[in-house]
Amino acid sequence: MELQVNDKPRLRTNEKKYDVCTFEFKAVTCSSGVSSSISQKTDVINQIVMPLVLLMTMPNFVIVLWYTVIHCNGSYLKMLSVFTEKSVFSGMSYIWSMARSPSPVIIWSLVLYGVYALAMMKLLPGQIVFGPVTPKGNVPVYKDNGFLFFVLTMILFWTLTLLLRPFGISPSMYYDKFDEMIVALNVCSLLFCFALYLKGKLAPSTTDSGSSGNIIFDYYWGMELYPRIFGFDVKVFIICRFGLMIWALMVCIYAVKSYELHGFVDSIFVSALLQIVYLTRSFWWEAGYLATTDIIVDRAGFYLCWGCMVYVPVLYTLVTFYLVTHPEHLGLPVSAVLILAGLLSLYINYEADLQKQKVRKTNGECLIWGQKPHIIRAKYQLETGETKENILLASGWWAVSRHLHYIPEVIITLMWSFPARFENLLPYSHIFFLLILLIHRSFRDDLKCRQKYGTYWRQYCEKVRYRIVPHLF
Ligand SMILES: NC(=O)C1=CN([C@@H]2O[C@H](COP(=O)(O)OP(=O)(O)OC[C@H]3O[C@@H](n4cnc5c(N)ncnc54)[C@H](OP(=O)(O)O)[C@@H]3O)[C@@H](O)[C@H]2O)C=CC1
Ligand SMILES: CC(C)CCC[C@@H](C)[C@H]1CC[C@H]2C3=CC=C4C[C@@H](O)CC[C@]4(C)[C@H]3CC[C@]12C
Repeated sequence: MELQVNDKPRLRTNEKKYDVCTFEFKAVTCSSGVSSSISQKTDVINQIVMPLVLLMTMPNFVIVLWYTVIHCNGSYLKMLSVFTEKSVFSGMSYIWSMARSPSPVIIWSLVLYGVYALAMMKLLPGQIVFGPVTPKGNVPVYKDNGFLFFVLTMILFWTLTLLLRPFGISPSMYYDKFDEMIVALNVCSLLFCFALYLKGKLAPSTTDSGSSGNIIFDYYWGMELYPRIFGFDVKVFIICRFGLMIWALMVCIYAVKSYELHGFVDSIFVSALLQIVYLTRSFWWEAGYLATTDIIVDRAGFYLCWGCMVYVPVLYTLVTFYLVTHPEHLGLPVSAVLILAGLLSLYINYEADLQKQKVRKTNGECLIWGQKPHIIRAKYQLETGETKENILLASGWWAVSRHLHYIPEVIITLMWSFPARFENLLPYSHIFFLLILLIHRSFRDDLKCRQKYGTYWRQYCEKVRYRIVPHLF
């Protein structure tokens, strides 16, 4: 998707400091007072300690995951012995020494993939869609061609795989060289985040940018909400065209590798199938994704960019990577239950996303589960002082809990992880981190909405009392 914004920066970003807790919107009817009640201590933890911890640990964590699968047979206990026998520091340098530097084939593959994905963003046809108005009053414009890109890339992948097979060339080499890929992606993404930091400081693309006044947080969180480089929207490229597409391709690559080693195995088939269906839905819904937290709140920094260039390709594909060396025979009944439960969860998650979209698109003039929906017309203010209105839906899934759709998200992830059975904890790493991410996200989103909509949000919370799990949380 291509982004254009209807404004040009009036200020150099380093002249403008923003408060990282306010999300830059104002409620019209009341001020929640939340940001003022957040103690300085919490600010230091959120803006310095946590970013530093994540910056230092996460790039190491992904190589530890690779090492655990390849050298410890998927056992965290065995991997931990490296650290108990040596110190943490020498254990870590030992693990890094086991990973190879990227070979030319890996570097060229990544470069060519990047060029291809960028070219397709411009060349593939797509409808023009508008993103939500930003706190500075800009309206992002996108070209909705993500689904076409996904289908085209999948067709190209399988065609090349079949055509090159007689010549002994197989995509499974990317499984064998995954350590090289992790090293290359880590280095590229850390440098890229630095380039984004400099760009945000020196040449921001839009007025939705600025510094928090803290260099660590600026690198971690990013400076710009909608950076563009040579006309390309960085966030859409990194999240959707890189992170999600590499996730899909890696899952297919692992399935090919497993087929070469063991022939057809139902466990990897079930896991891969559910992930590919999930990703097909994600690309289909790409225009809807543009109204979510990642796009409207989160800036382009380490969190999103390293996250989608490294964390997603490694952690989100981990269970399939593990299944290559741990084939399991599930049998038809278990496979069918996992697939059906996964598809049902995906449908509920999708329906919840659609309900929210539909009610806003029709200005409340629609039916939700066959009935006229309960809606709250919530007013809020842009930084420019202009007053706007959004509909908060309090019917359908949005009446059950405020983030009910996170439950099916977790269930489908469980359904594609269960094929690994229970010999090791490692295949459940993704679900563990997803739970933390979603719980943290539910608090973050509630805070954002409370600050944006004030009493209107409180009205919604009174009607829909539970955050995620009805009667529990
Ligand atoms: N696999 C993964 O790693 C993850 C997947 N996801 C998935 O991505 C999708 C998007 O999730 P996410 O961005 O977290 O959140 P939501 O789709 O819940 O979007 C949050 C925004 O929706 C608006 N909103 C909130 N409540 C209502 C309501 N009652 N009626 C109307 N609008 C409302 C608010 O934005 P506004 O300012 O417009 O009012 C809020 O900020 C989900 O399907 C989720 O499961 C999410 C996180 C991680
Ligand atoms: C630095 C890390 C500790 C954390 C990085 C987190 C990000 C990589 C992820 C945060 C939110 C994630 C996503 C949100 C919603 C999505 C829609 C869904 O349809 C597909 C997946 C995804 C794009 C997902 C991808 C990873 C995150 C951006």
